[in-house]
Amino acid sequence: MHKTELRQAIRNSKRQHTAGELGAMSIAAANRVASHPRFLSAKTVMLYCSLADEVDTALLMAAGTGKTIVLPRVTGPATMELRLFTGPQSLAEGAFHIMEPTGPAFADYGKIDLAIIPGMAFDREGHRLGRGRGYYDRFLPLMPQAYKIGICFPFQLVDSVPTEPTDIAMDEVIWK
Ligand SMILES: Nc1nc2c(c(=O)[nH]1)N(C=O)[C@@H](CNc1ccc(C(=O)N[C@@H](CCC(=O)O)C(=O)O)cc1)CN2
Ligand SMILES: Nc1ncnc2c1ncn2[C@@H]1O[C@H](COP(=O)(O)OP(=O)(O)OP(=O)(O)O)[C@@H](O)[C@H]1O
Repeated sequence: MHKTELRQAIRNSKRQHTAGELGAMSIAAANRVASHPRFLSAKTVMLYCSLADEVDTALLMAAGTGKTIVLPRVTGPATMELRLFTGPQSLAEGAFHIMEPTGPAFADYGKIDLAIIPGMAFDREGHRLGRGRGYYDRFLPLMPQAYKIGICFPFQLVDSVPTEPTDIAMDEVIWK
């Protein structure tokens, strides 16, 4: 299946689940991450602020108290930056209606131990299908040392994600 068709198929599967079901699946996946040795040992974690159709990261932000948590902020049609997460009151709605950090900029990419990454679909080899703008594909090469965990709902784990040379693979995918 090509990228566009796969994105559409995933959107259709999402619609077959209630918000309550997605919430329960989010809690399962987030708990798995929160108890992961890489999360427990990480000092600096890149998270994302979830949209309604993504695995909810609120639990991870809470579990990350005591760690340095950084979040992406869209700065242009293909560019992002990172800012420190300094608490829920430091978030403001940004591009694509995503809640984004207003805290201090963070450019110490080499310090990021773990990156938790959303996607439309993943396969077991760690290939990722994003929302189709290449934000993460351009950004992740800045932090080659970071352990990359893709996180998704069970129906977003597919047999095979079509790949391009610029796609950055995950080290691990957590889907339940
Ligand atoms: N929570 C979250 N934050 C993120 C991402 C993400 O996928 N999820 N991104 C990962 O890249 C970056 C933002 N990229 C995004 C790209 C497209 C859409 C989006 O809503 N696209 C619509 C199509 C609307 C349009 O084309 O204007 C869609 O998918 O339905 C959202 C975020 C950075 N922050
Ligand atoms: N490192 C890169 N440099 C330049 N262009 C890139 C790079 N990575 C991806 N692109 C381009 O960006 C566009 C979107 O790529 P792709 O479909 O892989 O995005 P995605 O991973 O689904 O999106 P996102 O990361 O925003 O969730 C494609 O045209 C791709 O060729």
